[in-house]
Amino acid sequence: MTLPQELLRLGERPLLVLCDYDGTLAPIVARPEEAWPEPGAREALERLLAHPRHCAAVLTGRRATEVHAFLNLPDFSVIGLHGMEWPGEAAAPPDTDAVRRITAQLPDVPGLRLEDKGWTLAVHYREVPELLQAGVEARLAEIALPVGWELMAGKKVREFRPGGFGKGRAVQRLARRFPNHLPVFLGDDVTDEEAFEALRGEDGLTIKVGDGPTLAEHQVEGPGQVVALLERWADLTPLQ
Ligand SMILES: O=P(O)(O)OC[C@H]1O[C@H](O[C@H]2O[C@H](CO)[C@@H](O)[C@H](O)[C@H]2O)[C@H](O)[C@@H](O)[C@@H]1O
Repeated sequence: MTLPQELLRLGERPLLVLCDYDGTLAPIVARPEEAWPEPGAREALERLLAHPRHCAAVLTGRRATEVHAFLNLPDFSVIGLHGMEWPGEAAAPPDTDAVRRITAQLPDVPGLRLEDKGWTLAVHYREVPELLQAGVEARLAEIALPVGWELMAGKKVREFRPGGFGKGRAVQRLARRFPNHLPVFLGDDVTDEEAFEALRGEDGLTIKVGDGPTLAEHQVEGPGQVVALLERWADLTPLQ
């Protein structure tokens, strides 16, 4: 896939570059703790961070501390837990009772991995035998949710989280905080579709990473092409 030319020529307004982490800045790997950034991603983000006009942030389903550990850019803004966790803001206390009630209903299947993030619970089934995966998806969909909670689908993962958050709301909040910037969101997964939809209403630019159906206007191949775009944008001097 060649890079869409119009994405290389953004030059009018300063950019607000918002990136998802897994699948966008880092290739998808079997073990979440081994999701190191794509070569060049850290350096490109560092250049955007130092840029006099552009702004950038990572918007992830992970805890922000995990992404910081991968990127080692302490001053970079990371919004974690699908928009529940904001830099400099105390998150509401986690509902540990809800997480406990969901955990108690999980099926006992070999290879199922729990990622308890405190505020949300991700259940990974990438390492469950292939033949059992559809059954696991169905069992997870049957779990009785605590009031106000929702189930989100992702790449070989189902995540239980409180409602009222999400990347759509998060990109909207950021776009409105930087009204003179062109908001750009890059993401690869189902949860990123909320952000693509929200940015349509904010006159933003949306880029899906990888193939598959999407609400995004543009598509790129994978994290390697994301790095190429970030490098290019870090070189731009906006006209406005
Ligand atoms: O919003 P993101 O930054 O993309 O985070 C979404 C989830 O990413 C992680 O899981 C995914 O990536 C793993 C590593 O490549 C992969 O093993 C897993 O199958 C994927 O679903 C992370 O573990 C989750 O907590 C995030 O919500």
